[in-house]
Amino acid sequence: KNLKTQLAHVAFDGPLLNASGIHCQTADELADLAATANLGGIVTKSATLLPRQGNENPRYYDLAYGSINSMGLPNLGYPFYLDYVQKEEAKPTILSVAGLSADDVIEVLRDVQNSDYQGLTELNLSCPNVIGKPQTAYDFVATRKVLERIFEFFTKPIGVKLPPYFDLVHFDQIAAVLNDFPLTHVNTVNSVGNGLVVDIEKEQVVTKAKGGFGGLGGAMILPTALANVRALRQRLNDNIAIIGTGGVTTGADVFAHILCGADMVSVGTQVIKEGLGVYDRLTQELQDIMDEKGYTSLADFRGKLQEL
Ligand SMILES: O=C(O)c1[nH]c(=O)[nH]c(=O)c1I
Repeated sequence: KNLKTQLAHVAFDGPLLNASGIHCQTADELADLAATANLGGIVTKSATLLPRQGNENPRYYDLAYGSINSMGLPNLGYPFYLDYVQKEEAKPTILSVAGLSADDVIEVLRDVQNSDYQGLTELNLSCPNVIGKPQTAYDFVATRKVLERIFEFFTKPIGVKLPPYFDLVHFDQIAAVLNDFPLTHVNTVNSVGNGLVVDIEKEQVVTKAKGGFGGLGGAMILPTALANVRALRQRLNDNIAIIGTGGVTTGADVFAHILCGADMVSVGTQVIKEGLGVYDRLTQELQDIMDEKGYTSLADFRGKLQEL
């Protein structure tokens, strides 16, 4: 079965990635990913100019139907990840970058541009959990401005991580911005921002920062994730690839993301629930579905969701 896929100049043996933030913050976690079968590539935790502790605990809470997180962008600082991705040989990598300001982002990306790194980069425009900071990609003017500044000097392959949108006009507006830039890919969706989980036993919220408001992931966000993959595939230039992220718990969900147009698929919450063995299960389930339907490659069904 041919599960190979391509993102810009980078060939992946399979379509599955870890969602940025999941098991990808430390050297040990990244080494685990490098050794994980059926994981096509590695995405780093979003890296900032300076190291960050992140928000106070509790900052992650598991639910039957998904998860809520308010991590607060904890990371070792971009030099660690930029060094790591230049040394990683086992699997292709995507260096995720975030910033507390556009200036911070520019400073980090200048170093990436001037480094020997030849892999993929992804600008996270959608972290919902940094206290006092907006999800940049909900501001279409600010998004255009930061991309204009980046492409004045950045010539390496770069994509963006988007928050979920919930209005067809917003899909039109973000696509109109992104189509003006030579992006390699869009990664959609980040967590559904600022949800709230309530423990009625204790009559309390379940995460500490921001009064318990946090990003939602897992099974409950699958329909939102599929809608964003589909809507952006319908609107983005063909040369902008799509990484579908959000709500994947089965091979059928991977199939659905690809049917909606995803070139690759990330798995987040389910890795925390099930461990890195989840990639074996999802790959087997996807191959079984492809067998049943007589498909021999992902291109056989990618983007071919039918309307009624
Ligand atoms: O709280 C986080 O660290 C975080 N959490 C998310 O759910 N998405 C993000 O992009 C980030 I940077």
